[in-house]
Amino acid sequence: MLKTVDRRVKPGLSSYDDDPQEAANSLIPLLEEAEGVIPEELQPTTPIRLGATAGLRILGEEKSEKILKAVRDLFQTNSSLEYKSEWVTVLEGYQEGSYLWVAMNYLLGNLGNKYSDTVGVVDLGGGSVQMAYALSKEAAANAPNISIGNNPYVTKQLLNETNYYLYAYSYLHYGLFAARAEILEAVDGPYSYCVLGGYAGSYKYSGKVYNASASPSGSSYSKCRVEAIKALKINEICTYQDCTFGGVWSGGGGDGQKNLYVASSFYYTAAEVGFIDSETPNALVRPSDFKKAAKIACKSSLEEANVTYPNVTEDNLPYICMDLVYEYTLLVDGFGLKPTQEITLVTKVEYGDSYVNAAWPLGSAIEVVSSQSPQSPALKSFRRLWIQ
Ligand SMILES: Nc1nc2c(ncn2[C@@H]2O[C@H](COP(=O)(O)OP(=O)(O)OP(=O)(O)O)[C@@H](O)[C@H]2O)c(=O)[nH]1
Ligand SMILES: [Ca+2]
Repeated sequence: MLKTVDRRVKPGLSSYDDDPQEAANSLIPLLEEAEGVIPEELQPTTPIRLGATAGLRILGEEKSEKILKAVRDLFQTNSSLEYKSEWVTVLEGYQEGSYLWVAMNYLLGNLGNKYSDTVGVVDLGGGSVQMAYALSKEAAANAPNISIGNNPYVTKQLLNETNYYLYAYSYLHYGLFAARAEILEAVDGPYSYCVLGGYAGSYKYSGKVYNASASPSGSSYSKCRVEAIKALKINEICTYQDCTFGGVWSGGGGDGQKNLYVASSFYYTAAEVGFIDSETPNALVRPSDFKKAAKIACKSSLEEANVTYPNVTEDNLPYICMDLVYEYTLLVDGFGLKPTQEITLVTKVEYGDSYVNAAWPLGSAIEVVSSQSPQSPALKSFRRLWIQ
């Protein structure tokens, strides 16, 4: 049984942008927890890897490299696990999307099925949003080679003795928190119709401060939709047969995308606003549910929202209209889903007698374990440590 330790510490590495040592030290509880579940004798042959994602990509090369160097030093000096410097990296966006696809289909028992019997994934992070799904061999043969940012659109993966042609793309700056900055930055004029009435603050993201004053008449669903569509650059020129947004190739859709599992912030917002039960680890919804919830939220003042949404944290509350409108716009105008298409919001998947976090590190662990030689002790223990 592949055992992974899945724990989180907040805030993420990118929050320590001016203090690399603090960033590395923030991982110590994770390191200790992981070493606590791996038998002593297996620790020298159990690889430890760190994958940074959009938060560090947005921070830029210089600051992120300083943080990664501090993490490498920590792993080298304070850990008894197998360490290589190249295992501490900023993941490529397409890797982050592909790893979640592998993790989700592994947990659902789909690896080995034909491509049309796998699920597609959407992962709304803080800094980026990823989409990944399997293509037919023919569709893959006609894929554009390289995407904007020099990542491949399609990679070939051999999983459970089955070849998959995996479309994966990561939209940097379109994770939930980064998108708020995009929307606020794209606003003409002194306020945003996406911010709840009564809020006159500012929004901080990745070291920058944005004016987040609400309009005197408060937020408006229809006007916020206009702002979100503008921020998504929906009408960017498309040089392919079919694009999602920002001129990105859509992958062409198909049977590998018909069943979509939608993770991270999509789930958190729906659970905290209450249109899904936060006790259930996954729920069948439609994009139109985000629209319905957005219309209610965008009619609220900050004061009213404080009462209506007890599970939304204070720092997220002024943006609850914005987040719901953005999530609906991303699904329908961005990814081209029908408002009535059923999708599965997911945070965990039942696997054996437990629930496992549906997150990309498991996909990367599967890649490492399947690349190990059959004799490797780490493979025998199947114990993996992954810190995201
Ligand atoms: N509302 C809410 N947000 C959460 C929760 N857990 C994590 N988040 C936030 O949701 C965002 C997306 O989650 P993750 O994908 O884990 O975040 P991340 O990996 O730092 O984001 P990227 O680097 O863009 O991938 C993060 O910015 C988290 O701060 C939660 O329980 N509720
Ligand atoms: Ca993430």
